[in-house]
Amino acid sequence: MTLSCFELGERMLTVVEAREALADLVRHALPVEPVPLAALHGRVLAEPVVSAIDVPQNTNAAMDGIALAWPVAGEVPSVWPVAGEVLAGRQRDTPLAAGACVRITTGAPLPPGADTVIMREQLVEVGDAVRVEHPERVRHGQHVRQAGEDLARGETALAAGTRLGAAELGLLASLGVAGAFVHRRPRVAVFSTGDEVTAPGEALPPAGIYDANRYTLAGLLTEQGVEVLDLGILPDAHDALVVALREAADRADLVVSSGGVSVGHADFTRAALEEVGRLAFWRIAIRPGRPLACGQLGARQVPFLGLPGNPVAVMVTFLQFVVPLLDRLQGRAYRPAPLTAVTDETLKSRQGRTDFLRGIYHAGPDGRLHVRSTGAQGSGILSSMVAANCLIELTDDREGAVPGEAVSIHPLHRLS
Ligand SMILES: Nc1nc2c(c(=O)[nH]1)N[C@H]1C(S)=C(S)[C@@H](COP(=O)(O)OP(=O)(O)OC[C@H]3O[C@@H](n4cnc5c(N)ncnc54)[C@H](O)[C@@H]3O)O[C@H]1N2
Ligand code: MOO
Repeated sequence: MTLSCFELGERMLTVVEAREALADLVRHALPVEPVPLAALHGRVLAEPVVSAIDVPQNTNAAMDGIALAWPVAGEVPSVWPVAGEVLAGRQRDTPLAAGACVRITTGAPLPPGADTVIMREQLVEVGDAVRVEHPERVRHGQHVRQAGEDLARGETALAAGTRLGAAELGLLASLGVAGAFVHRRPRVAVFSTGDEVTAPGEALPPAGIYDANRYTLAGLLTEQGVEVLDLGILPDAHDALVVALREAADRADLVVSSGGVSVGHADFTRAALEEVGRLAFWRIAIRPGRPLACGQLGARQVPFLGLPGNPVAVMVTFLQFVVPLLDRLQGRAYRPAPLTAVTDETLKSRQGRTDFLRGIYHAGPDGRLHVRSTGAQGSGILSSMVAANCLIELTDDREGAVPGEAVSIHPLHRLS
């Protein structure tokens, strides 16, 4: 096996180098399965969806009113005899006689010959006819939705690799698609390590700390549409650890842990991981999140990522390194979508290292996005993460930023 992942040694890696090397851990996307429309939310398309119909199917009225063939030249009549009625769900095949109109409701197909719709509010009833109040305001072709204007038959509606959200589900349904081929949902095992780490609900020992990371990770994974296998807090007992890791390697597509990865960290976790798989310990030029372990576990060579223990480092390294692996497992490209904002304050970072600061961005009166940090940036301080709506990325080529300078921000997808 020529995994660059294991050959990078002790050198400090850039974020991009680390991400590229980690990609080797996932060789194949997960298998493809057919899933019914109602269960597709959050899933990733394994193949493109091509429209089998025109959407809309017919050229139809966008307003309740009358449909008629508007004379392109010559005298425009203001009174139009009503020759019939077309309701939504019905169709009139008889062509419209010149100078006549039909009553029509929104969504009903235009009869042959008709090309223009006038809304009811602009009409006055005169016996079996209607009078158009301001014929000079009518535009030829107005209030008509053309067949296929949303999607034409044979057109690719959604590309392979698309994650299906609310809009995509509506689009699939509008094509009459009752199900699609998607990648199996990734199954990700998570566990916490560390003697001090205590489960919420238990009494906190004098030197203890409550287990924040497993819940943060489960939340982040759920947001990514992943099935979470919670392995709990693994004990510092070699044999129990090996059993838990073997089980994870059997059942999961990816194993993610937190804690116990810093340089010289001599603990049971590392020994057990090395017994179950092949591991590399890295230092990455990123803050927070410098130490990281990676490798493969068990006979199935399940990718493993050991994130650092500090809670904010967990969130930042998840977004930088776990999300791209989840994308690969689901056959899609990693697509970070940073925005540009003007910093309102001095931001500190160091050249040669990518810094992620917790920030708050907002639209300024100048029409541009502005950002400031949420304050204390220690990598254990979760309250400044809770206050943040973005991460500010200061890449390794820059030394901080001064007020007025443009910086990259990554909006955080927060429930609100
Ligand atoms: N000599 C060095 N020491 C450290 C380095 C280094 O490069 N050289 N890096 C520092 C950085 S940066 C980080 S980040 C941490 C990462 O260390 P570990 O991954 O080994 O993590 P731990 O030591 O286990 O924990 C760090 C910190 O986080 C707390 N923690 C751990 N797990 C949880 C959890 N599930 N929920 C909440 N908090 C957790 C733990 O109590 C520690 O306070 O190493 C530095 N040291
Ligand atoms: O990389 Mo460690 O991230 O922050 O404290």
